[in-house]
Amino acid sequence: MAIAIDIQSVTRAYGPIKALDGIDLAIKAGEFFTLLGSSGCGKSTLLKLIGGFDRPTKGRILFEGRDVIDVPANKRPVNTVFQNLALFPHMTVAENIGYGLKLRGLSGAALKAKVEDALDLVELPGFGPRGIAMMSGGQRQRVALARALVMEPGILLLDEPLTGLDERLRQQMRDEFGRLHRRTGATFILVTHNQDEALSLSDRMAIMHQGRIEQLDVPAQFFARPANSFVAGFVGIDTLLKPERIEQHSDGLRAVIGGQSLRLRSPMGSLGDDSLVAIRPDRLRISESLDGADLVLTVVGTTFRGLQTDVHLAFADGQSLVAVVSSDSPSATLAHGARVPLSLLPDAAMLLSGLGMPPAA
Ligand SMILES: Nc1ncnc2c1ncn2[C@@H]1O[C@H](COP(=O)(O)OP(=O)(O)OP(=O)(O)O)[C@@H](O)[C@H]1O
Repeated sequence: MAIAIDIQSVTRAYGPIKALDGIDLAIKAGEFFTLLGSSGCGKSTLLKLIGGFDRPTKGRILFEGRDVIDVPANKRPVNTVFQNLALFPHMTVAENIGYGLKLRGLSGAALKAKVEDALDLVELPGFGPRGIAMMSGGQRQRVALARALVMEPGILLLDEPLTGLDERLRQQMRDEFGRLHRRTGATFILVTHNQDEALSLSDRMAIMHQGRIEQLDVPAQFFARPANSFVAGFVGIDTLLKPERIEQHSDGLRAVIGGQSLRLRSPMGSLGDDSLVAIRPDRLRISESLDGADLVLTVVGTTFRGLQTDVHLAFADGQSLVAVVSSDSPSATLAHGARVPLSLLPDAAMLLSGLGMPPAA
């Protein structure tokens, strides 16, 4: 796939604060790309630079090989759907959607046809004459989307477009983004702090932290090969244990935690003294007997979560992990203090460099 947007060594500083700190990123034409990160990580700043609403302090931004730093926002092949929508409240739905096309000189039947196509695309046929004030929150989101799509941009920027919607609408709109992406073939760049949104929609995504990209990958790789403890925590692998020591055995690395030894998947890159052992909850099994168990831990609590129950299990040193079991299994009602044998599926435990944990969402 051709590279649509090439971001080279981009830094954006506000005085001493580096909102972006040496970002290198190539976004492919036609892909659904997501910038994921918690508040203040720099994702909106990066989107603004791509849209042409701001300039980098250092570095270059190329669109299809052409430097666009001096190209103003309205001359870029980009449309943006902002979090705060910025619809004109005194105009009808159709006037809002047709506004940009009118500025381009379109009028009459041609304008009307384009607006109607856009309304069909976001599944609001016939809503053109309605006032914006008469539309629900989710319908307004779709109008904002239609207004951007009607311009047929090669690149669509979506800045937290689902914030403020209830769960049902979020899911509906999320499906809509996926469908529109397939139908339009445009490059979509989504900014979000919601990992479900990112995972379900993205061809590739970048997790950002303090102005840097911690990992850039296809979604599945963030679970299979998280780059560090920050990334692991961000995608929900939130059991991170501090090992007493790491030992090299003939069959690979092992970590010693609370006096027990765990087999580790070989780590990526170099690791320091701050390395942590991440445990994937989906790769733990509570086993039938103590014979042949990889670990024996003590139940310190259970949390009912509907179809599944979290069983909290502690090591002798007080560190704990979570095993997820079906709520109708006997393990879901294990008594506090029970000794539980666990088996670890391959790659259940991995050694990661310790960047700490992300703040709670
Ligand atoms: N105009 C500005 N002046 C000074 N600092 C700024 C400005 N804009 C952003 N920053 C700082 O740059 C950093 C990144 O901000 P940015 O808005 O890109 O974060 P974000 O990841 O989009 O966060 P959020 O999800 O809260 O919008 C923050 O520390 C922020 O305080």
